[in-house]
Amino acid sequence: MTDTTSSAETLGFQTEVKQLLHLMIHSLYSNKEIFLRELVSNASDACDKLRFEAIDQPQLLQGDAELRIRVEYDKDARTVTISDNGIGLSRDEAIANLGTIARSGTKEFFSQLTGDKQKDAQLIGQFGVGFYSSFIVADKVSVHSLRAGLSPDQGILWESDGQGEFSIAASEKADRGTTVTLHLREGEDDFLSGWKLREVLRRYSDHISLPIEMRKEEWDSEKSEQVKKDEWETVNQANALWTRSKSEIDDEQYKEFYKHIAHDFEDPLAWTHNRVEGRSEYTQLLYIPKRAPFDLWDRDGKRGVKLYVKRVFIMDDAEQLLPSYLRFVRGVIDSADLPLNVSREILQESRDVRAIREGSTKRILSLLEDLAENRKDDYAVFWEQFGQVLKEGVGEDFGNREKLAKLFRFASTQGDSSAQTVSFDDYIGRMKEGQDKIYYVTAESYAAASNSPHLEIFRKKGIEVLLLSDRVDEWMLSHLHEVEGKSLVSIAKGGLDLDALADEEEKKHQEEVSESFKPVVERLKTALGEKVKDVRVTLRLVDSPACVVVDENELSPHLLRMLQAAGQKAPEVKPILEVNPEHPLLARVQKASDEDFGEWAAVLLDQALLAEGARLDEPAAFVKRLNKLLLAD
Ligand SMILES: Nc1ncnc2c1ncn2[C@@H]1O[C@H](COP(=O)(O)OP(=O)(O)OP(=O)(O)O)[C@@H](O)[C@H]1O
Repeated sequence: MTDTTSSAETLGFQTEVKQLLHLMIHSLYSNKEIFLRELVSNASDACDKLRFEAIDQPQLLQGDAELRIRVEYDKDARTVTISDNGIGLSRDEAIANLGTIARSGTKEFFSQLTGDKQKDAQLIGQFGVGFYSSFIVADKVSVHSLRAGLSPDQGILWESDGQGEFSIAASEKADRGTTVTLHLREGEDDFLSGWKLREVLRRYSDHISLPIEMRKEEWDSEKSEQVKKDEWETVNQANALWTRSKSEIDDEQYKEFYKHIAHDFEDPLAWTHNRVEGRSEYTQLLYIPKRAPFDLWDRDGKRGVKLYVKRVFIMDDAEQLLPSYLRFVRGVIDSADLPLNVSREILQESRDVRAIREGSTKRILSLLEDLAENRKDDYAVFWEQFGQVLKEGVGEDFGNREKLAKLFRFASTQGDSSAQTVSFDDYIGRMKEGQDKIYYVTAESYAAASNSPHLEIFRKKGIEVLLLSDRVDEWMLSHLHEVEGKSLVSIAKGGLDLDALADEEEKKHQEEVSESFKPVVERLKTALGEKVKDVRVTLRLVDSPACVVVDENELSPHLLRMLQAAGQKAPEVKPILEVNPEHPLLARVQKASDEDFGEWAAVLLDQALLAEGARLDEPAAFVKRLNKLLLAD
């Protein structure tokens, strides 16, 4: 025997682990049986990893190629044990994996906790509970493990009471793999029953493709109790769920499988399961989650689906199998064509992978179309969580642009809330007679967009305008110029051509006003000089005296500010000042003395910039001028 004490070491958990443990024990208590799902899930992952490593190093299997998971209980010792003959853990791996959380999004996760048990339980579930869930039912956990390829004396024993520290020691182990022993807390004796454990395993882990074995039990009428035999029996179906035909799988099984692969706590929103045959042969089981993960916007975050080749697990997060704008999709793709030793590099160039990516994208888009059409409430949930990611698609996936555009939803002047519910089809269906364009305005927030002075004439005429305020909108608009033959037009750019919507009388009136206002426009131009590109009369305003616009081909002020905030060099764009000749303030300006006119011009420009959302270069000068004019009679 190895001297276990000589290398025993006590180490502290990372602060986040301590926090997580504390939270989990207190928030997830009502859902305690999930520990079994988590430990079986880990055991199954460990077997998958071994099978994958053994493709190149068959000696790792050491004559024991029948991978399996075993669950046992011991009434006298009050323990439940989950063991596998998978990849195992070396000493370093145990310290790193069972003492820290090295996952992206950890910081965001902890910052979102509220102290409200129910809300936190949901957040923890989303974050992933994993191995640490053992401590919900156990006050001591031992992990005895031997990494595949190492000799028995390199086995390790990890132990902890979940309070803040764990110990790690050398401990001989004859066979490769991991045995997790839970010393149950008082009051958890429910789990010391073959019936109970089988029931939980069937409910949560039936889809696991490896056999989960338990000792056979028989009724002993003399003792009047169930008695365990030496023989093992398999308690789950033990075939990969996605290989079964759809008719053999019920919704609960689909949902449990999702929780297993996505490490999610909640049910998925929707899924699609297909076997594709033909030039390229593969099976796909893809899910849309209900909630965005913490790392959706994190560049290093997990993405993509699990890749299997002929049922052998190859890799997690195979990001090449789906475009990046579908990175929220979770699931499994099992290819019949790819070689077992496929690497990420090969995936990038493979024609088969391209076919899989196109096919899977098509499936997900159809699934979303179906949701949008037939399960509107679910689609609203989806859109709220993932709409911004989907919008990236118009730049990334040219071929599916029209399909994607149909799935988009926006806020608009038609409603009075920031909820994004209007589709392009809805908009087009409500277009006025003679209207051939889709109008929109972009701004930093919904409030800013819905208060834009540019909207005035549209409101007056009852023309709907889409109100765009997601960060990704400017990027989307730079790739999407028309939908169903109708061009997308910013109401804050260029000279608005509303002619088609004005009647003869209005047009005549407009021309007359513009003509008579020419001298004022010229004076404003001279007064403002280099600060503006141009000054002109506009008919787009109703209640505001002035607004600023940019030329059609120039970057919008909102986009410019975003670029600047991101530290990028943005070109200088001078605004065009448009004034409303019908506004009483302009009548005042018209009458101003030469001395005051310059001040009026500057105030008009500055307030138009403010209304548009800009920051003034000299805010104090603006206030000073305004006060001066307010006091003048
Ligand atoms: N039975 C096992 N055999 C080998 N390694 C294991 C086993 N159980 C856990 N591990 C290792 O410990 C790590 C941490 O497990 P844990 O369950 O906490 O998180 P996870 O499975 O990575 O993710 P999640 O929290 O989303 O479930 C695993 O990633 C794995 O490397």
